[in-house]
Amino acid sequence: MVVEEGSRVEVMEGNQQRSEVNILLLGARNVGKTALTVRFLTRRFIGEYGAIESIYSRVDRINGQEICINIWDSQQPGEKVSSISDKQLQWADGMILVYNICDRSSFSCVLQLLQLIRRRSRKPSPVPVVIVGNKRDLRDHRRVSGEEGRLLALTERCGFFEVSAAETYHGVLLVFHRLADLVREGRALRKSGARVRGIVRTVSAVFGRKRAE
Ligand SMILES: Nc1nc2c(ncn2[C@@H]2O[C@H](COP(=O)(O)OP(=O)(O)OP(=O)(O)O)[C@@H](O)[C@H]2O)c(=O)[nH]1
Repeated sequence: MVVEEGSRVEVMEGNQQRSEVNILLLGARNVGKTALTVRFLTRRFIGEYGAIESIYSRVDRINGQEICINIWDSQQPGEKVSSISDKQLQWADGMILVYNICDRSSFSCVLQLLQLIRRRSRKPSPVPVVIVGNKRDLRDHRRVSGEEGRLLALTERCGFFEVSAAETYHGVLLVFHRLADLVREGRALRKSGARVRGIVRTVSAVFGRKRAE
């Protein structure tokens, strides 16, 4: 098995390719980051989760391609959102920013996180982000409307979903798969952009030489 570091593509037996996508989950405390991660990994909702920050992996087939999704379920110490490390920012290919639809302050947290990510990211192109309003099953206690979430996502050029980790697996699956798709689309665009730039460089080098002769 060969692992190509830069593009994170594994060439497996039979020349099949498996790409890797690193997804970082961020959001205020108790919004359901672990619940979403566990739902995606096990299809189950357990209810209470230990406070262990970890990276988990799951291999899926999306649009016919095998893809290894690594998930970093971050822990927020207190209400502060300034605790994203450079390591996390560097590691992530895509991010899921979670808020609780019954908790306005967790929604404000998402905007702060977005600003923080844009300010501190050292990556050449913006990392795809999906905003998730969780705990949809508690709609009677809703404090953030779906329109507000959608508008924020639209203005910040992010994906958007409202889900309930407690109620359904399918909605959660869609979140992770959509983000994995966005990451792969971004990679494909960068790759074709680099190819075009290569051709332009070659053509200008040839014409430059001809003119000099
Ligand atoms: N009703 C309801 N409760 C949920 C849902 N998702 C998570 N919870 C509950 O919300 C609480 C917090 O969930 P966690 O997944 O631990 O939240 P977290 O964001 O990982 O929390 P921290 O690790 O402290 O940052 C738990 O009691 C969960 O059972 C949901 O969709 N609906």
